[in-house]
Amino acid sequence: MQKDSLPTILRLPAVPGREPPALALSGTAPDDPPAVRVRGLVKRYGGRAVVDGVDLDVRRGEVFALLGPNGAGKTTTIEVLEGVRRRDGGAVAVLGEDPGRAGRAWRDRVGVVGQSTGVGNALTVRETLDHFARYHGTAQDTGALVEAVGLTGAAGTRVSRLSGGQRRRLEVALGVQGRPELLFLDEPTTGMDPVARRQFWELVRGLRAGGTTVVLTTHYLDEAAALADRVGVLAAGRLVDVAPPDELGAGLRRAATVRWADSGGVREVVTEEPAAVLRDLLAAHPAGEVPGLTVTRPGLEDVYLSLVGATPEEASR
Ligand SMILES: Nc1ncnc2c1ncn2[C@@H]1O[C@H](COP(=O)(O)OP(=O)(O)OP(=O)(O)O)[C@@H](O)[C@H]1O
Repeated sequence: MQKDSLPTILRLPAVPGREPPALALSGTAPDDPPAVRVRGLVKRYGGRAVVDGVDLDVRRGEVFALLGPNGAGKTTTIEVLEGVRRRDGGAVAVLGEDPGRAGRAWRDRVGVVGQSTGVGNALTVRETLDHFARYHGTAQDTGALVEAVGLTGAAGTRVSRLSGGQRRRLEVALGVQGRPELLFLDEPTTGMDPVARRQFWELVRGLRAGGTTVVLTTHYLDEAAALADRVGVLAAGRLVDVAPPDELGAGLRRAATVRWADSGGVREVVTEEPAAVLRDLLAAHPAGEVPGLTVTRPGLEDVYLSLVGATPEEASR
């Protein structure tokens, strides 16, 4: 895929009669209604709440990533927002409408890339896009779309012959075909190789720069850090934190770990005031050298694991 070709999707002509989507965050007035507003969302299966009172706002023009372990409720939440799953409680507004009741016009404003969209195998990439174009009032031109997702070389290839990563690109193309104001991506890069993932990130950045709001779920912390303006962490159906990636778990990040070695082995102190610990250590080592001294603060992965209540050993299982 040509990286240079990715922003093409942003330059597609505006649709007559439809306002272009809000121009990214900088052009969004602070009091604009959010793209997504969720209050007290509850979803139960067999009496068990798998989404348990979630409150969430997604601002217009932002990329919002939902992180969380398997079974945390990410897909359930996103499917309620997409209008394909009923909720048992709470209020939800997506682009100002209740997705459980919204009609065709609303659906046209929303793009969905699910975990598996079941694209048929018999048609080529181009034929598939042409086929689905009929379902949109104002579909993007197939050629431009194919180029934008980096499938130009595979436009004439049957879907059955695409690699997993190429198929995912086609699914993304189908998700943005109707020029959505809001795009939902459920684990979009699962199965992509590292190069394809990074190319996909460029595509999402391009969409964001063009004003599309993106809500995605992912298991990759680096993906959330690279793409998201804000991250929400779900654990056991509850939203345990929402913040920009580098501010997630602010309270947890304040604590630094000071380690050093002495005759008894490796010592460790977790403190919010590492400078004071260092002063004491230096005072105890008049020669100025504290053996094995390190000062570390938790990174995104440490913070995430603390938020979801997992130990690193559990997480690596
Ligand atoms: N149709 C269903 N019937 C019963 N339980 C379900 C159904 N769909 C989901 N669940 C349960 O709801 C919980 C949340 O599932 P969900 O798919 O939303 O999690 P997730 O965070 O997206 O997980 P993953 O990262 O594995 O995709 C899980 O315990 C799952 O087993």
